[in-house]
Amino acid sequence: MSPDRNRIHLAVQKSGRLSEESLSLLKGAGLRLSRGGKSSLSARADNYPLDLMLVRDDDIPTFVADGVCELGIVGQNVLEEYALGQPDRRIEEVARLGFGRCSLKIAAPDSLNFFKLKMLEGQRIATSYPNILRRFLDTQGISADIVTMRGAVELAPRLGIARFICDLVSTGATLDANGLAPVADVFDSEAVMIRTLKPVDAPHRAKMDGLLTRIGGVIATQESKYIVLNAPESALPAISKILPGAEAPTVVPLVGRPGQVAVQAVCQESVFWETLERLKGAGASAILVMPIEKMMM
Ligand SMILES: Nc1ncnc2c1ncn2[C@@H]1O[C@H](COP(=O)(O)OP(=O)(O)OP(=O)(O)O)[C@@H](O)[C@H]1O
Ligand SMILES: O=P(O)(O)OC[C@H]1O[C@H](OP(=O)(O)OP(=O)(O)O)[C@H](O)[C@@H]1O
Ligand SMILES: [Mg+2]
Repeated sequence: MSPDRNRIHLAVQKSGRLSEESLSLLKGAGLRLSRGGKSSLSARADNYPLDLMLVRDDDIPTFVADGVCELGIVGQNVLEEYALGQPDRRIEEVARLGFGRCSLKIAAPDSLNFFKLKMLEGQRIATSYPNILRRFLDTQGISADIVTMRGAVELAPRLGIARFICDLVSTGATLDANGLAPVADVFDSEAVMIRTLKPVDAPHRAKMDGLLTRIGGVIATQESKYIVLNAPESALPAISKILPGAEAPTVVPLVGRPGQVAVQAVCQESVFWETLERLKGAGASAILVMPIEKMMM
């Protein structure tokens, strides 16, 4: 079946670390998605001209570069690995999505007393990210043999394939379970929205922009909070400085309480308990922090 050119196409990971959060981001953007069945390789939004292609994450940059899918959700690690192997990159990163956070690290056996990077010289390192690792080693002036594996990289030292590995780490539990310890940070990653740089006609462009605006709104609301508080008018300069990421708060006089105002602001950064304590210290009272359901800037 050839793709419907009246609809836009978004490539997402079929099953894996990014799948669930990619779908919940799209649901948060108001899309109603229906999938043919668990084994189906596509899904359709019935309230937006969007089809999802459910694929392996490694294939997503190629699909987007070729314009088969106009958009894709993928880890920066996969995007960077692809881009380093393709000087003629036809993909643009358009938004960081705030999930799938992990870091590509070199790890050594626990039993080894590893104390300097030069110990990698002339060694074998197993990884699924040969291009990123090669660049890192080059910038460190280290020459080592890279052994490319498609998965289960943590097993390489035990199997005698390589002494060191370079793989994704988040909690470190997988390294631990395999008797390995991180020794160098190579690349930090999170999931990103990517867009094709192939020419797209105006109606398609409008559909893509509409979806990206909604997704931008979802990401902004995840961090943003609406704050309401009372304060003496004289405390406003100090309070404005403490409110995280708030532009131009609304200030309203309090009836029957001269010199007192109510302040309302959208804070576009995380609001921690420490923030509330500092606001209180600056003279604020009756501080309310509320989630924002939808936002369009
Ligand atoms: N432990 C982790 N914590 C958070 N994000 C991770 C973690 N491991 C990987 N990721 C991110 O999620 C992406 C997908 O990881 P996953 O392990 O599901 O990939 P995969 O096994 O290559 O799947 P596929 O079958 O699609 O090729 C990675 O490329 C990375 O960006
Ligand atoms: O530091 P941790 O929290 O232990 O996470 C790291 C592990 O997560 C990823 O694999 P995943 O579990 O997605 O499985 P996979 O190897 O089958 O892709 C990655 O390849 C590591 O093996
Ligand atoms: Mg993969």
